[in-house]
Amino acid sequence: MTTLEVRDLIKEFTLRSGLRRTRLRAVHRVGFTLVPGRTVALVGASGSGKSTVARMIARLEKPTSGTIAAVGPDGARIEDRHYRDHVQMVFQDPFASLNPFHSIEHHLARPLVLHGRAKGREQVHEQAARLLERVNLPIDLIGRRPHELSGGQRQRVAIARALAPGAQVIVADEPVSMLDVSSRLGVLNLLAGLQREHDLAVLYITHDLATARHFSDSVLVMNRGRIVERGPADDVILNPQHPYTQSLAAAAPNPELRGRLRSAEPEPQVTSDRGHLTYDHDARRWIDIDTEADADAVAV
Ligand SMILES: Nc1ncnc2c1ncn2[C@@H]1O[C@H](COP(=O)(O)OP(=O)(O)OP(=O)(O)O)[C@@H](O)[C@H]1O
Repeated sequence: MTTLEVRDLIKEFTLRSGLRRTRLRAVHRVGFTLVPGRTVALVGASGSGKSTVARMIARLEKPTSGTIAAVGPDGARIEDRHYRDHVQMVFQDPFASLNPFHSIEHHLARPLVLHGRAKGREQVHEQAARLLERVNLPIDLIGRRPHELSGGQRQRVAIARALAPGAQVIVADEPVSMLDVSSRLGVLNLLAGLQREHDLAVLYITHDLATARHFSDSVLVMNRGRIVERGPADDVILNPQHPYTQSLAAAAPNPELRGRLRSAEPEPQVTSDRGHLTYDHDARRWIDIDTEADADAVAV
């Protein structure tokens, strides 16, 4: 299984205003490791540098200095040309990340072929169908185009596409912030289920402390480009030590979380801000209290 090692990452942007040039340090000496079977949440307010870290991991931006390395089980660094076989992204906007002119099958076939996971029409079709199954989408969506799908369904296709190369490290940058409230928990539960099933290493980037706590093992808190606090999710979010984390928690829109912060006593189950859902910590899933159905079934 693959591990992702991020060391001493710095990113500076040059800002030009007329003849003046200034340097903005968006990321300052950030380091962490993603390991199989664990989800790390990267939280922080808008502008703290989270997406810049994600974009560097996705190789869409070059670090000013520092390293990002995918490391195989033998401890050897994975070669650059194979990096994307191992590390994949799920972006915030499922509308922008899928091409409106291509079918769902095309979106899945491309990475399958490019990364050598399937050959020939039949095998590609079969694997694409299997990917749809893995993200709980009906197979008959395979010939549809993105505009025929809901936002939640599109994000599931984006997750299937990230899994297509056989990636073991998934970076999800605000994967549900653009979705209807009703689809969010379903998509987060799907990611959590896939993470467990395939022992994935996941970086979950969000400004939402409640879901960071529920869907992650540990949390990194970022402010002005720096990691200011890190630790197990419950410790960091229920008992924040750094004033910045305390201010983020105090501003959390979820009254349950704010109440919990005051009492700082974790309970095995908590009611989410949607009222009728509850989080089962042992199963690591949201459940509808009235029907006891998995939130995946009620919130797709
Ligand atoms: N290409 C760029 N050129 C110049 N400045 C940039 C660029 N990309 C990001 N920045 C700046 O870097 C800082 C960090 O931005 P970043 O998007 O990483 O923050 P963020 O925490 O992801 O915020 P959000 O949650 O709003 O996406 C911000 O001040 C932003 O304006």
